[in-house]
Amino acid sequence: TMSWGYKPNNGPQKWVENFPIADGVRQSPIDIVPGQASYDAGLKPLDLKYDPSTCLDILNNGHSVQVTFADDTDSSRLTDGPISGLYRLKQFHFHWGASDDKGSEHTVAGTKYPAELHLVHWNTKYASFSEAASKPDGLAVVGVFLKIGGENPNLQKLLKAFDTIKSKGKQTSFANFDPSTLLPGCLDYWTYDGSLTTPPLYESVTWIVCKEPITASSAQMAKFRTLLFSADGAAPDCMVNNYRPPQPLKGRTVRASFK
Ligand SMILES: CCOC(=O)CCc1ccc(S(N)(=O)=O)cc1
Ligand SMILES: [Zn+2]
Repeated sequence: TMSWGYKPNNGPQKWVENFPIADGVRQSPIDIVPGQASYDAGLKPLDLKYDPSTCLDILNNGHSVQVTFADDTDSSRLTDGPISGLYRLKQFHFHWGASDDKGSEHTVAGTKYPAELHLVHWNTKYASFSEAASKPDGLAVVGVFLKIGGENPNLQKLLKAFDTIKSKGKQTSFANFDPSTLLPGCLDYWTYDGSLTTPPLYESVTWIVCKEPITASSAQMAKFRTLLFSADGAAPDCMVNNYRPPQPLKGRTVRASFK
């Protein structure tokens, strides 16, 4: 049997067949409507501290490009913001389109960005990422939109590794990368209770979506599109449009950390 993907025969409209929570009450992504978000003065600023020496490798997992971190200590972590306690960074990855007019998972008043970065953190009240991944307060994912602009030199370090991980299952060592170089200058955010945006779609994510995008050049976006969903030797299948569309809000409130 074919595993899940982003094509008409295995994509987001079909996921509910094997993952019924796809029709759940707190699914992600969503369309964020700024005028309907509630400013919450009690929300703290995000406190993100990352240690570049925890960066391990970069991987094509057949769905996205992912950079994985050592999470056996608290040295790369998220605290404050909308969360309680301390969440460790496990990995970051991206979602993007076949063209610059689409690719993000969250949208802002219907606007799609060309890509979206997800920094995935797990709650250290649990013993591991895997244990946390299915708990209602298990994960916190920081989302950062990419918009087309000048070349982003920090993104360039990642893109240089893409030629060696073109196909599914390829990975290579990737050291001393500081993910905070991919954060926008302003860390104003929207937050809401949601889910993983890919199977298993667990409703375990406190979403923290930054209002300010970072930039990537159109050429840098084109580099993402040279990656393949397919494994070495299989018919080449371009890794593009690896995004789930917005899901029903189902009564949830989106809070804003800013006025
Ligand atoms: C333990 C099994 O669960 C996993 O491996 C989930 C991996 C996973 C992590 C993050 C996301 S996202 N796009 O919502 O940031 C999706 C899937
Ligand atoms: Zn993601």
